Amino acid sequence: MAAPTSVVVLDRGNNTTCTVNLHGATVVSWRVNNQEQIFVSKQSIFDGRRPIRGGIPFVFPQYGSENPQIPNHGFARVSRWKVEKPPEALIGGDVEAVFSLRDDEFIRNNYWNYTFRLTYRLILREKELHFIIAVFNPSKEVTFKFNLLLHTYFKVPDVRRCQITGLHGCTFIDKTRVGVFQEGRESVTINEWTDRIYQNTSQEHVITNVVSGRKMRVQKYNFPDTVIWNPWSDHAKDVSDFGPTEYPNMICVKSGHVSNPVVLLPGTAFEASQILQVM
Ligand SMILES: O=P(O)(O)OC[C@H]1O[C@@H](O)[C@H](O)[C@@H](O)[C@@H]1O
Repeated sequence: MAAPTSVVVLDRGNNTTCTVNLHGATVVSWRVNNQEQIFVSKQSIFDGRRPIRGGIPFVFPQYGSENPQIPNHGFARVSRWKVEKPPEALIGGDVEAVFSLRDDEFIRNNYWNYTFRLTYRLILREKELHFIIAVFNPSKEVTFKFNLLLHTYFKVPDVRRCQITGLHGCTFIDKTRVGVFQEGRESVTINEWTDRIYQNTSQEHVITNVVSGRKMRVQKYNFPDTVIWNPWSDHAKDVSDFGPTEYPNMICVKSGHVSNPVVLLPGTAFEASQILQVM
């Protein structure tokens, strides 16, 4: 029997909270003045085994399924993380919590035979959520490679009304058509099944018409790629734990390091971060 899932809540007051499920250290809720910003499918199954459908799954060490020994989108989103530092108020009222994942015998024997340390620091501010990630390779001899991505599902009233900036001129790998193309639009809208890895994107994206008609700013550091995904009606049925009519209410805009792997030499660390801000 898999361990039941449990959550950690960062509470900044004023109905501003962030809830993290230790299964995958998945952010499953981010409320700003009681307004939920994150989509989680009504059909998501919280059994401590399957990935959570929605929220912000932590994709590591692979994006997709290139290595069949590792689960699709990696094992981090289906591993139980540790609370390294429980939620604590910082000077000024922001709240910080730190989560961690290390290799263990199960991970080394079944998925990935490397020694690693992952830390995931979250800071909840008035209208912002900060994500600070570090991957450390403690080995003295062995180099490893990985992909990392924050698979963010934003909650939106109608995905067709959202526009995404910061992609103009970027090349993208289109998984729906197979090929590499270049984005000609100043702002991108979605009106069909979309599954694209945009490369070398701007450090900042703005998504319009998220909840309450507001804008969401995404700032990212050391995440060269941005993946845009919505399965639409035609592919919703191929996605496990996802309702057939839920696709208009979510948009995935994901910061990641996926089109090229990170190569981490012994004794070194990789750091990346993301800031989400309700504008
Ligand atoms: O069902 P999963 O493993 O969570 O994956 C969902 C989707 O994740 C996206 O990142 C991929 O681009 C899609 O191709 C995939 O369908």
